[in-house]
Amino acid sequence: MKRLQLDWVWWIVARGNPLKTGHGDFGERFWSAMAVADHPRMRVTDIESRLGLTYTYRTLSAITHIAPDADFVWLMGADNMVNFHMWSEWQEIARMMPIAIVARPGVGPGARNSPFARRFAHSRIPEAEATILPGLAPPAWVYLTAPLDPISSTAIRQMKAAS
Ligand SMILES: Nc1ncnc2c1ncn2[C@@H]1O[C@H](COP(=O)(O)OP(=O)(O)OP(=O)(O)O)[C@@H](O)[C@H]1O
Ligand SMILES: O=C(O)c1ccc[n+]([C@@H]2O[C@H](COP(=O)([O-])O)[C@@H](O)[C@H]2O)c1
Repeated sequence: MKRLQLDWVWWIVARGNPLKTGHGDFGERFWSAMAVADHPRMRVTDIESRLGLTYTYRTLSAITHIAPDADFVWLMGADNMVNFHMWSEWQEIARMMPIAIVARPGVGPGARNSPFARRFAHSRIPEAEATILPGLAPPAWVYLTAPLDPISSTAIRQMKAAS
């Protein structure tokens, strides 16, 4: 929110990642996200569950239809940059709204050489200019380095199961 000077952050709780199995209970994940996103300018949304959506392209199409004047940015961790080209209509997503990618442990050269990074190399902006990203016409993206956080959803679920 600070690095991109965003007014709001919406957390879209995934109905189920199309590339993964074993998503766990949606309601449990939703309330867990609510507990973490405890901030006056963060909203946790169950839009995928309510509209029966799974593919991000469809979800973002619905959201931009609901709020056509908003300058949306898609936020995701760098692990998703590596396999972004396996997502449904990934190039259309990149052409729908700017993308900000947050560094994640264990994701290095694979991300820089990913089909997404190569296909949209000309649309990348320097990290120092991140605040202009929301106002740019897509495709546009930035890679944000940040203190690396080793936690993952899988690790959290394992900790909960063990306690
Ligand atoms: N530690 C982290 N650092 C940066 N981004 C993260 C981190 N954990 C999750 N994300 C990002 O948050 C989004 C939602 O991730 P999700 O809730 O599926 O957790 P996950 O840790 O990626 O899952 P898994 O345990 O299956 O790897 C994704 O875009 C992911 O890249
Ligand atoms: O649309 C797709 O094809 C697609 C493929 C893989 C992942 N996604 C979405 O990307 C988001 C992050 O995925 P994950 O596994 O890191 O939770 C989540 O909203 C997923 O539904 C979307």
